[in-house]
Amino acid sequence: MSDATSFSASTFSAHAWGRDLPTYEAIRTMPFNDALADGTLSLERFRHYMVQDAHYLIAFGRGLAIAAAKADDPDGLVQFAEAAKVAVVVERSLHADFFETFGIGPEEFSRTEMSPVCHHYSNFLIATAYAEPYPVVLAALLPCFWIYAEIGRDILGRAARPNPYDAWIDTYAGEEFHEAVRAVIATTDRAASGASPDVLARMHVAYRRATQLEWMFWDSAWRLADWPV
Ligand SMILES: Cc1ncc(CO)c(N)n1
Repeated sequence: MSDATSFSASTFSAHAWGRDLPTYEAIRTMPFNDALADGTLSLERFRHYMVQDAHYLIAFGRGLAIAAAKADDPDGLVQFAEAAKVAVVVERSLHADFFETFGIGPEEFSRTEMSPVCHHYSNFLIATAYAEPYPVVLAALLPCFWIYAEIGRDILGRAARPNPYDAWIDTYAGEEFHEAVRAVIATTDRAASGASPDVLARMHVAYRRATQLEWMFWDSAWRLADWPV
């Protein structure tokens, strides 16, 4: 684990990370991430991933904006409003930089709908954000940050360089992203520390579901998944 995961053992984040370690390990060793690290990931698979991620980031941004609106203090409001903005900035940089580099035109993007998994994950985040109390919303959003920070650093540590996917690796392994992730972990732990046992249990369910959907998102790109009918 990298420094994004330095927490004290009694926190929500420590429990959640420990409980879902097998799923994290499954993500870390997925063929998609192995191939990304050694630079052999096919362009077709990375393109599928990027187009779906552009769709996803808008939904993630909306979920974050709802978290901002539900924040129980002004610091949380600023933290998640800023994170919502960054999600859209990253989505735009996919279009301006990655789509250019990897040859995806605006027509191709506009005719590619969300895949089943992207649709499920996006709707899970937005539904949870609208329906659940603030601590549960944060628990649903946390894996999106934390898993990417860990996977980014893990891939950086074993990546063949130069690598066609260096810009992606550097975004998620970079200190700027990790600083934001540590702050989200801290806010989630603070929200959990005041939560009732029922809300705490729902936090774990939401965290687990998002972690599973992270695995499914990469798997979907690996399989070039589309709607069956
Ligand atoms: C699917 C997914 N989860 C998390 C992130 C990082 O925020 C991302 N870009 N895409």
